[in-house]
Amino acid sequence: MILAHLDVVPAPPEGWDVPPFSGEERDGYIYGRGTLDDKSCVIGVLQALELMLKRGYKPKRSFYIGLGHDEEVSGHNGAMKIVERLQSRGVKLLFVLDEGLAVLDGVIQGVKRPVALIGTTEKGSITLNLTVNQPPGHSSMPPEETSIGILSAAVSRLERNPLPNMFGVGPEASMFEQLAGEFAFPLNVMMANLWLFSPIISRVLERTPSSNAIVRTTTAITIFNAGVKSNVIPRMARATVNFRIHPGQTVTEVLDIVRNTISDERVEISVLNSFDPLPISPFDESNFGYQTLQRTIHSVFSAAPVAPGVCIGNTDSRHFVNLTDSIYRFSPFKMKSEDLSR
Ligand SMILES: CCCCCCCC/C=C\CCCCCCCC(=O)NCC(=O)O
Repeated sequence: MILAHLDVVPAPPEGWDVPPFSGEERDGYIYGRGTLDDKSCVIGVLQALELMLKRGYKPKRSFYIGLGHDEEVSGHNGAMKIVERLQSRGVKLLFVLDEGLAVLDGVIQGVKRPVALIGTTEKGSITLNLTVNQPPGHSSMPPEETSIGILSAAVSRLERNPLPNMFGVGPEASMFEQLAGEFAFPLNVMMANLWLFSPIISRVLERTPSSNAIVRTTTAITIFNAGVKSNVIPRMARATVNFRIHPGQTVTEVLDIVRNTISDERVEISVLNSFDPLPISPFDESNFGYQTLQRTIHSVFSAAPVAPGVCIGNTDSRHFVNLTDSIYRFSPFKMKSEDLSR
């Protein structure tokens, strides 16, 4: 089964080089909200189908295409409904392919050639609301601590105390072992001997946001709200924090660490949504899905070695775990380091 999704995250008008929904082409790139995530996959699938139909292609086995419309808000009415329908028909899938990792060109420090990473698992996630309620008042007679001050201190503690570096505990180590030959000396020797060098490598990886995301559960403060008037001390301050959970940890473990880090009973912690990291899909030589994908990637991006990786973002494919044990996350395009912030 091949998945992609049509929806995009909101596009506030400011900060764009071109209008976000123009789909304008400039210097060989298409600009607009969702070009990478995930219109390119949608269009790729549809164009491939059109071409196959035109050529009268007869596939050897049947396959499904699933195009969701609400992946960015958890896929409740898209991917989850597709799964319900397939389950009601007793369908089992050989493998699922969804968006995810890509051909990384210059993204992994020390690797010169582009490398294709197939996401064989994806991180878990937990989103928390942190709320502080304190008596409101007039700004002319402020108390020692306000709801805003207490909440700011709590989120600051979370930022200053990241969750532990878990490099070596999860499947990301297999990626470096498989790519060891792509690094120059002495990194090639270090990557091939992680049993000895993982403490050093883990410290290097945590210096850059994209590689830090693969060695630990990340903490991102994404919404912060309080106050309506400059001379009024508000009763309530609220922040939303999203954690992406490393495959070596669980929702429960992360929640325990967060409670200990905040360590302030005035900060009420409520869970908005959560799920554990996804199971690791097989990537051995006998696995049909992984090998098919690897062969196809080789035929399109000939120079790119292929390795399994951890998908740091979440995808609709996570809803398919009861239909198959083989879920792969790969978007068929090249990604350079400057593209990561796009
Ligand atoms: C050693 C360095 C490894 C760096 C790995 C970083 C590679 C980044 C490549 C692709 C980004 C992954 C995006 C996955 C799709 C995310 C889809 C999405 O936005 N889903 C919603 C969500 O996660 O909130």
